Amino acid sequence: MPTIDLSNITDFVVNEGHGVKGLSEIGLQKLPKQYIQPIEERITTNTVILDDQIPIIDISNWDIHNKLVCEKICNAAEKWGFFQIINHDISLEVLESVKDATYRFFKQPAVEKNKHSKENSSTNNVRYGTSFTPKAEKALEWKDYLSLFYVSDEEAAALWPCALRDEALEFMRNSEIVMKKLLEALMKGLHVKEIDDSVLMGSKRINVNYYPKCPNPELAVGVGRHSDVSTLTILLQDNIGGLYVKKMDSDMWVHVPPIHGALVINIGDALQIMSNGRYKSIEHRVMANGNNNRISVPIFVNPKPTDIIGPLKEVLLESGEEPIYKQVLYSDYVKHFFRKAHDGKDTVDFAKIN
Ligand SMILES: COc1cc(/C=C/C(=O)SCCNC(=O)CCNC(=O)[C@H](O)C(C)(C)COP(=O)(O)OP(=O)(O)OC[C@H]2O[C@@H](n3cnc4c(N)ncnc43)[C@H](O)[C@@H]2OP(=O)(O)O)ccc1O
Ligand SMILES: O=C(O)CCC(=O)C(=O)O
Ligand SMILES: [Fe+2]
Repeated sequence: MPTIDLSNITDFVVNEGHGVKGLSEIGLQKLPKQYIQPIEERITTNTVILDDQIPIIDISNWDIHNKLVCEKICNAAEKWGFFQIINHDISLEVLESVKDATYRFFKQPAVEKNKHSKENSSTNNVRYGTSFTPKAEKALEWKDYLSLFYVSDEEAAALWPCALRDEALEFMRNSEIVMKKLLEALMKGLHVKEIDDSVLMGSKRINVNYYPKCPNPELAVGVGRHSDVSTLTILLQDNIGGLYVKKMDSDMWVHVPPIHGALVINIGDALQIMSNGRYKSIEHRVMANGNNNRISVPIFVNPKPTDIIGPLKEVLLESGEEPIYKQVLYSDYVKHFFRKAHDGKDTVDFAKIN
């Protein structure tokens, strides 16, 4: 076990690449002050609704002509921005393998993982880090991550860490079919008949998140409240729990209970913008856990960085609405997201017509 100078926790966690996993494994009894969240950002039981939850949609044997399933998906996207899918055809073996590979990556020594930090990585497409954007945050988040931007199988073979490369690619390949079907249903709900797949899913990013056991979970957050900047996100979580979703038009949160074999789907800002606000990109956050380590694996399906996104013309024609969002270059939108801390301000306001 390394001995660390507690006066320089940020250096140990962020710069030396030990992450919060390294901190947790030292056996700290008390949460360092850098991780203490302001009261309004902590997750407390009095803001949690216990008798409600996001829809669970069975998509077994489903195709685009199955009106009922399409309606359930579109309704969930409008009312919750979040749902879980079960019986989706991605095998348990693929899901278990990517979880095992996530543990394998994070188990490596800090020097190995830190080869992929922003400072050391030879590419922007592979990034190991901790918290969200440590330089901009007032309080750090209790989470380490590896983020992999997909360009091609060849690039992944050359650049992605071998501890999890094959399993991450396999999970991405399998989820592609599910994503296509979900987007097809969502476009049908908007009366959009023809749309180039690449506008909706031209780029993909897979993250693996590690939330170690935390000494004072009530004072910390795993991930602060945010909405994703993707078109859609497909998230695999383990059996620990801790993901909370904001209930629409309220200040209350609902827990997303882990369901063995299920995947959590959420609408991201890009689809909220393209649907002119009909589908909702909802705030969510992750609670730190005092007893267990937790992992999750989101795949963010996005437009291409070079795409200009805005409300789709079919949506405006069909509804007769005025656009509430302007046309934005997707990479400008994403850079705005990554440069600010999770501060509770809607990222999507960046694209709003004033
Ligand atoms: C990490 O914890 C997270 C992550 C999330 C993620 C939620 C999502 O919805 S991710 C989906 C993101 N969309 C894409 O990946 C779309 C395509 N990609 C791009 O458009 C570009 O790759 C880019 C992200 C805009 C980066 O473009 P580039 O021109 O190379 O610009 P940079 O200068 O490298 O980056 C700008 C700025 O962002 C920071 N940053 C970039 N990538 C990441 C990353 N993967 N993780 C963290 N931060 C990143 C980068 O450091 C720059 O900041 P500076 O301060 O250094 O200027 C949700 C919740 C989480 O907790
Ligand atoms: O870990 C989770 O359950 C959610 C993570 C998340 O929201 C994200 O990475 O964008
Ligand atoms: Fe998220």
